[in-house]
Amino acid sequence: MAAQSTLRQTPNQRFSQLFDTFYARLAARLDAYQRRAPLSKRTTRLLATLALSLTIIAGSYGGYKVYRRRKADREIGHRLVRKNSGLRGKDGSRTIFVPYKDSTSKVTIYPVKKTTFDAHRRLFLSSSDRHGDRYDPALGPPPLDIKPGLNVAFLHQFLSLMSIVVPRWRSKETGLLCMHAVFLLGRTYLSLIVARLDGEIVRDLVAGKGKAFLLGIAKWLAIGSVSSYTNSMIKYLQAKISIAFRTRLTRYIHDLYLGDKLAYYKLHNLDGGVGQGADQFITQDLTLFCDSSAALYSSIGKPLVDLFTFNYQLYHSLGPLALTSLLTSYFATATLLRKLSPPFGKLKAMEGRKEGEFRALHARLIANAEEVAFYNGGGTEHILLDKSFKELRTWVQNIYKIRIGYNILEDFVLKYSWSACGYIVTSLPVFMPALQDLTPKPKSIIATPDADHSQARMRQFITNKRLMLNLADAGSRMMYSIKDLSELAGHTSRVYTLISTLHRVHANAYTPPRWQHPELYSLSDVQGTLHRGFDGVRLEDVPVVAPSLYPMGGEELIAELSFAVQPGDHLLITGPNGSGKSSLARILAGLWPTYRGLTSRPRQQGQDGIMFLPQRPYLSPGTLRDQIIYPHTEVDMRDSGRTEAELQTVLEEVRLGYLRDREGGWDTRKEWKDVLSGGEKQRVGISRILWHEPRFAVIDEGTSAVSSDVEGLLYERAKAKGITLITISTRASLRRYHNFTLTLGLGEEANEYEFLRIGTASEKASVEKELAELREKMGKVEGWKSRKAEIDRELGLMSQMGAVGEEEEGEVESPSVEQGSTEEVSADSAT
Ligand SMILES: Nc1ncnc2c1ncn2[C@@H]1O[C@H](COP(=O)(O)OP(=O)(O)OP(=O)(O)O)[C@@H](O)[C@H]1O
Repeated sequence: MAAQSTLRQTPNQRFSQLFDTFYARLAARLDAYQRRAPLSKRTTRLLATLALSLTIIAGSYGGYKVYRRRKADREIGHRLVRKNSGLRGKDGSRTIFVPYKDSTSKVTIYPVKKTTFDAHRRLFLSSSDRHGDRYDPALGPPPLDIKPGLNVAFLHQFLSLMSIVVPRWRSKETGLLCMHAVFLLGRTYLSLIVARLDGEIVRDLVAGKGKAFLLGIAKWLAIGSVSSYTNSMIKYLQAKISIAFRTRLTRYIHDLYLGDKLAYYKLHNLDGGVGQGADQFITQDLTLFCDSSAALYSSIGKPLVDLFTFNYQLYHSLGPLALTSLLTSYFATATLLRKLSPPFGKLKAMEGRKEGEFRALHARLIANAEEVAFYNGGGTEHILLDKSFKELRTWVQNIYKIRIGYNILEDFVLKYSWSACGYIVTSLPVFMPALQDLTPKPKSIIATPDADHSQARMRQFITNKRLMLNLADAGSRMMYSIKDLSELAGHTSRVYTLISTLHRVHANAYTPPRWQHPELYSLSDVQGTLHRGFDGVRLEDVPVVAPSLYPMGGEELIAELSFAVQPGDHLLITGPNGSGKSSLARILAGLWPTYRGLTSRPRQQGQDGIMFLPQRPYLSPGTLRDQIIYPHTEVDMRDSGRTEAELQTVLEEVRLGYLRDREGGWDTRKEWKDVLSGGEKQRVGISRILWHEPRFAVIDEGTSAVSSDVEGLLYERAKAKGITLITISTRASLRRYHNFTLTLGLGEEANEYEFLRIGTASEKASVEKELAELREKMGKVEGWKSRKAEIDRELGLMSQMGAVGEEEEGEVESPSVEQGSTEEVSADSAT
């Protein structure tokens, strides 16, 4: 058995057992040695010097090693920052270097585990058939449309967010919160000492005890310095907690938002649960939530501790009756304030939304500045922005107006009525001696002789007064924090909504409401399958549907589409504008759902898989190298062992060989979307395909701005690399590079399609049919021309008749016309 249990031990346990045994043996040996031959003073000194020297040497060596490591880190950091790159750990972590002062700071980011997201779903995903204000916590998470306020839903939302920011007891955040608590308790303790010292100083002053008075002042200053340190530490730790919370939440949200479930696309285009502005949620709302939840800990925690401590102290000096009356008055006023408090949570949440809308308009203008400038559309944008700002301003002003009345009441109750109550309670034993028996006499008063009696009473009064002021202060801070709490409810609701919506997108949790049919082609009516892992591209009876935001149903463009592309079958997808060509690409890429039927495509995206080149060229922020290897990063490039010489070859293949020298090297960073011309941007797009060498490439109008000779070269180059092309274009000239055509938008209602092999009899027949239709139309041209001439003639006659009629009318109104024309002339001459 024993042998078995040793076998089951972990290496750690075995090591510690071994260590214990050797340590015990060494200690016994030393003990015996010392007893046998006690060490002389000289030997002891020698041994101590040796130990010290060894410690110094080991310490210096350790320090040197740390210095070397830091230096190496700095050098790597500089190099990687220049290349816009990082390091990847074996455990999936990423190490990035951020410029900091003149050096760099190393940050290691560990991805959130998938199981964490699964576990959190039960906290964030509510069933969709519960709406409105009523919320039963037994039924799970609250619905997203519940009004923010101080209720059970808020408690659930707040605790759910807390489980993200403080994931375990041993996390860094727990340490910070504990330290913060220690300093808060320390501050309360210091307040108690200050209250007592205050009484003593006044007592000594009145009694004329100079020495004791000076000693009191010295103590006061000493405590003051400790208090100042405590106060600044509380503020510092609060800021640290806020930043720690923000880091956790931001990383968590980024992992959900930017993962392979394409939440960054689906959130705005399909779900719509957070409107248009996830950016506002992630930046401002998150910061406000973290700031106010970190402040809440001190704004509620500290007054709470104060309330208990000061109440306890007052109980000892004033007795139960006085304390009960004090507390009753506090409780009554607190209830009154709570009842009269406006819904700050809801108001704050709405303010956040309006801020987001205003910010989104500005962001949109920046993104489309060139287009707006070409149209000279500043005026219209101005009106839109002014309108949005006015809405925001009106809302904020309303909040301030609502606050005035509440602030007056709050100020009066908390600052003045509570202190008055305190004075009355302390004076009761003085003015109503009958009550004196109910209040215990402090020991200091009982023990002192008659001469010192009044001094002791004064000291007691001053101490009590300070305690009471502190108590009122703690109570008022408690009440103020109820308002903070309501505002926190608003921020919490915003952040919770974002994370819930992200979880909904992530888990594709669009269950139809119970007892109801989902709307046709809504997100809860997805019955098709997207199969990843097929060596080709295939659609079987898939409807092409332009989706609407959840829970509405989408619009059907093509009822059922079926075709298949095998490797080497280059396909050209054509059709009129708006017929659904790009929509098809979106379905293939998995951006839009396969509502019915089966969509099959390769598993991987990129190398040996499928790659999509969107209609609008996208250039990422980063170096020139990053533009070509996108969506890979420099780390991926290094990992795959590819070189910059290959990069140059690819650029030459797309006729951009000059780019590296023109822009100043691969590490140059610029706003590439402004630097490159339209054709250059599209060629950079093609260079990405040539770099990644996927098996299938879907190119949506990817060469529309490229001259046709270069276009041909690009196509031939891609085909030579073994890439099967699926081109979406209206350019007939591209047919020669493809084997198949898929024409959409045919038929009376533009919802039919035709899939043909180029060069076959049926394809020729189809082209000839098109030609015949064109010829027929051309034959009618002469007839249309003569009809047009006839209509022109008739219109001419009608306008002549109209002019005669106007002249007649003009004669009657001639004075005003004359006046108008003189004004125009004078205005013209003035300009
Ligand atoms: N995100 C979207 N949400 C809803 N409807 C959309 C969305 N994008 C496009 N549509 C609609 O789907 C229809 C097809 O659009 P699609 O972009 O597929 O056309 P297309 O054939 O590629 O046209 P073009 O030749 O102009 O690029 C259009 O009527 C368009 O209004």
